[in-house]
Order: sequence, then C-alpha cells, then structure tokens
Amino acid sequence: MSLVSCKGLSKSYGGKQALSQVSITLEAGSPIALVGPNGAGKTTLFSLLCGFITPSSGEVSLLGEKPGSAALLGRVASLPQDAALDPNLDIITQLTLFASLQGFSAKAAKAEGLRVLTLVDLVDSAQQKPKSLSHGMSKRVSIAQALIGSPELVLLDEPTAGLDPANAKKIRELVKKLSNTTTFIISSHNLDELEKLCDQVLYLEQGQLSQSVSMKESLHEDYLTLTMQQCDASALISAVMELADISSIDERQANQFLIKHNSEETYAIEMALLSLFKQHNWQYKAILKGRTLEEKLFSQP
Ligand SMILES: Nc1ncnc2c1ncn2[C@@H]1O[C@H](COP(=O)(O)OP(=O)(O)OP(=O)(O)O)[C@@H](O)[C@H]1O
Repeated sequence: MSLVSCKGLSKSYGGKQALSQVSITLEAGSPIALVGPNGAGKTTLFSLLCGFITPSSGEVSLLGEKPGSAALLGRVASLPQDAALDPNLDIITQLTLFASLQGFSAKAAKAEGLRVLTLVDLVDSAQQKPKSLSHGMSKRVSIAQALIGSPELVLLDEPTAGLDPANAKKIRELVKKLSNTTTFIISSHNLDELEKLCDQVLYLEQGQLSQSVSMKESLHEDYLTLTMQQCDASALISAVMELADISSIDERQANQFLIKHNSEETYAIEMALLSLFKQHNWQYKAILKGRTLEEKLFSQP
C-alpha cells in the first residue's frame, strides 16, 4: 500500500486556486522533499494531507486511509510551519498530554514524552516553560511532539527555517537517524539541506506539481559538478575541454563548473581532473558526482 496517493487533487480558497490537479504516489522510505517558491501551494498540500482542510476536488489517501481519519492516529504526524507550544504548560506536561491523547496510559505517556525529548536532545529542559526556550529549542520540542508514538509518516513544514546552523544540523541528523522507520516529507527553501537528506524532490509551482526529481539518479548521470578555490575560469575551461571524453564545461556560478562527459567510468574523468589540477597547481574544493539540486530544478542541461 502506498504511503501517500493523490489523484487530481485541487484546492481553491474562494476564487484563488492554490493547488491544481496534483497526482502523485509516494512510497515509504528515504525522506522526500517538497520544494517551490513562496505561495506555490506547499502548505496547502500539507494541510490537505493532514486533513486540516478538505480538497475542492480530487482524492487523497495516506496509508490507504482518508486524511484525518481515526485509523491514522499515531501513524501520521505533522509539524506545521507556525506550530506553537502552550505557554502555560511545561514541556514534559504538554508532551505527556499529547501522548495520552494518542491512547498512552498516564505512566507510558510520560515515558513517551521523555523518549521524544531525548531524541531531540532536550531532556534537560523537560520542566521548562516554552517562554524560556530559544526559537531553535522550541522548534525541536515541536518536532519531538510530532514524533510521539513513532509515526510511519511525519510531515515537516520548514523544520529548520530561522534556526542557527547547529540547531539545523541537529534536526537533519535526527531525520536521518529515524529514516529507517519513519518517512519524512519535508518542505523547505534550503536546497543544500534537502540535497543532503532526501532521495526524492517534488517541485510545486503555481499549485502544480511540475517536477519530481530523484537524487539517486545523479550517481548515474554523465555530469560532474566541480567547485574550485579562486581560479582562472577561462584557463580551466580550455584545459578541461582538452581532456578525453569531455562534452562540455560551463561556469554556472563563481568558481562552480558543470562538466558533462561521455565516459562510462566517471572515476577516469575524476583522475584526469586531479592530474590536471596538480599539473597547474590549481586548488579544488569539491568534485560532486552529478548535478546539484538547484541545477536540476532550475537549469536546462
Ligand atoms: N486560507 C487561505 N485563504 C486564501 N488564500 C490562501 C489561504 N491559504 C493559502 N492561500 C493562498 O494559496 C496559495 C498557496 O499558499 P501556500 O501557503 O499553500 O503556499 P506555500 O508554498 O506554502 O508558500 P510559502 O513558501 O510562502 O510558505 C497562495 O497564493 C496563498 O495566498
């Protein structure tokens, strides 16, 4: 059974079409990214999946059930973009309360609250009230809340927006760690982050699902993305074009080059590049197999 199935899913707010004819099937597994410009319909899609709003037309099911149905209690959870904690209750009290609402006994609910707080590395803050937490800590508590009951599917709407790099990293590590048992769908504007976490990227634009990109494919593509330290771009381009099996090289942004090759053996190209750098004493920062997510989504090869 599919994790998520949408058929012709559309949503209008009054006369405003926010989502239009989205059809997609998603399977359980590695984290899935949902990307798109502001107003593209990402939150609307999440809200439909959570059952917070109903579609104007089309169908949607999660684990074979209607969004919001009792059968999904504890199996599907979400972190809304504007998730807020109850300012009056300390952290463990509110997590215990949410666990009880999922059917945990009083004792088990507290243990579950502490378990999810441990996951987000905040067990020491269990007795604190939300107002004494930083933005990053509050976000981690909200993520802990979404993890109560070890759901099979967790929707995270901009989980790292506004977080400092250390807090954002903690969240990425947690998502990675739990990905064997939980499938995450993550909406974010941070393409670098999504590239590190996700195997599949869905791109929404003006309410339509315009692309579904598999990051795994990049390992089999005939591209290399080369990032240099300061370099003479035109000298590098001419020298690389002299190498065997190179079809093209373009500078895509300062010191970053996209190389297309026609060799079956990517390592041979990598070796040739490394010898070239040694020969000219050029310093490189990174050689990435395939194209960056930004390149895949926004540039024509
Ligand atoms: N409750 C609402 N009433 C009217 N229009 C709405 C409502 N919610 C969203 N919209 C509109 O629907 C469109 C999609 O909004 P949505 O919030 O789903 O986009 P988004 O991709 O999540 O944007 P962002 O990246 O800025 O969070 C936008 O044009 C928005 O103005």
